[in-house]
Amino acid sequence: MTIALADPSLLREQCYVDGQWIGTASIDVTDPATDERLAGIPAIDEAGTRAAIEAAEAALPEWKAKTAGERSRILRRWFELLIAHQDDLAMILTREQGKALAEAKGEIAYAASFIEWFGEEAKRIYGEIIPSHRADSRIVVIKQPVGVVAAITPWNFPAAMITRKAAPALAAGCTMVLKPATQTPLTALALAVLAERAGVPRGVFNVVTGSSRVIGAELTGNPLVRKLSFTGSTEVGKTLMAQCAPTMKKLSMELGGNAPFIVFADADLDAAVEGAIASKYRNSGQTCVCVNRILVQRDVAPAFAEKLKAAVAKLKVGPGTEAGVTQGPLIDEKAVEKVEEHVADALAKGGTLVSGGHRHALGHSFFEPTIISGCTPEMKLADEETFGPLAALFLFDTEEEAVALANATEVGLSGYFYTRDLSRAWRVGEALEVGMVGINTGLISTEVAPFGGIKESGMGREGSRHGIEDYVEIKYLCMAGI
Ligand SMILES: NC(=O)c1ccc[n+]([C@@H]2O[C@H](COP(=O)([O-])OP(=O)(O)OC[C@H]3O[C@@H](n4cnc5c(N)ncnc54)[C@H](O)[C@@H]3O)[C@@H](O)[C@H]2O)c1
Ligand SMILES: O=C[C@H](O)CS(=O)(=O)O
Repeated sequence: MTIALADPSLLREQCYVDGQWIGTASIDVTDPATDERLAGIPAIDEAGTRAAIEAAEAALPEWKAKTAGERSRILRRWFELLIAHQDDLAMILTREQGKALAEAKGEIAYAASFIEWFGEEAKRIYGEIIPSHRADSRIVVIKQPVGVVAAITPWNFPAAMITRKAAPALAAGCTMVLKPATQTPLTALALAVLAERAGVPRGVFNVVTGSSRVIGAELTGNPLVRKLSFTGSTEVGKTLMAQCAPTMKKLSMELGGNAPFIVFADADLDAAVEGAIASKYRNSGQTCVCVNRILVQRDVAPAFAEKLKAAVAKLKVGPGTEAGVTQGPLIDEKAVEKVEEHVADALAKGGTLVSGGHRHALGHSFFEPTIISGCTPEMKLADEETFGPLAALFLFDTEEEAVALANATEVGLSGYFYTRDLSRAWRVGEALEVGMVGINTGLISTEVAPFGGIKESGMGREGSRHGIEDYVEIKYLCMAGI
């Protein structure tokens, strides 16, 4: 094992199924900053995935029969264990995903917050009594757990994307089979270690690793699975949605984004630059809600670009474990090639390189924090999620033009804008075709608010009091003859 931990038992190289650690490592997990092999994970097959689903099904009756208080107390213990092991979990996360250690520690706290939140929400899954349509009847509405939930999660937030699903699912009385991203399974397995220690019963939370297609086919095709909760690209989301149709599974889809960031002439430019940096370069730009297009009103564009360039120059690129580093490596070579493709395309179509633009001298999958001005809707970066440290500057003249530019995309996850005009804040906030809007801020993610998108950014909400609704079914009881 090549990751130094205070509690080495958190580093697992096996799947967690029905309370047992199973399988033999056959797939390498590597550090994107060094390409060093960190550990190995099993490649579970169709039969192994089916066994995990059947274990979740077998565990369901006892788990959903627990009181809300009993489930709440187990989730609280899981939360407390994540906090107690925050440093080790962050180290595992940084080594397998690459993000700066400070960001990883923040992600562990963010991941833990969903467990704390839904441990509390477990006790507030209320039904209702509706005034009846008949004198001799009574109408009661109750909410019951959906059942066995399959979860498939991405590599960019290896802890939070998991607990944002597992916490509401378990709180509602569901059981889960999780397939984490192949690039970042070690964090998921460490979360399973702590779930076991918290008293989550065998079969309630299962983690399987291996071929996405093999595991995905079983998770989406097996009728015992009543819901799929997916976070990842829109492309894969569409595939999985189609695979779930034959068994009519309930779906939660947290998909791709292409966030606009609008800077109006009346904005506080220093605050706007701070917000742009926080949103654009978090996790080296590998975040679903990060800025993808920066739209600046013409009068303030030169000043904004200069301020942004100065702020970008202060970013420090390096291995996430190195003190002071703010920009870790991208996840892999394919991610670097995507950024290179967007840079080359933008420059070929008239863009101007303001900062960066090249692979970093550190090699591996490091890339220079980049700014390109003079961007236009004809460029690939206008239509596609770059998912890297590339800030694309566009010009606009009127509010109407800015909103039209912002909404010219099939996705609609998040959007941001800076203005001091209260009326404009309402107009633009209501006009943006997204699920989440940051007004005078570049950071919007919190467990207390509903996270999710519209259009091709998916369906459902995670976090907030809304997040648990995706894991319950509503049942109407009509009691007659009274
Ligand atoms: N909306 C959100 O909350 C949110 C959060 C994080 C990331 N994302 C999006 O995720 C993408 C980046 O993550 P990614 O590269 O891991 O996405 P991805 O879609 O390539 O993979 C996501 C997960 O799906 C699995 N997968 C891939 N193909 C599959 C298949 N055919 N069958 C079953 N599983 C399959 C992967 O192994 C991984 O676990 C970006 O588009 C980003 O915007 C969205
Ligand atoms: O990548 C998108 C995740 O949802 C990250 S966060 O929730 O914005 O931290």
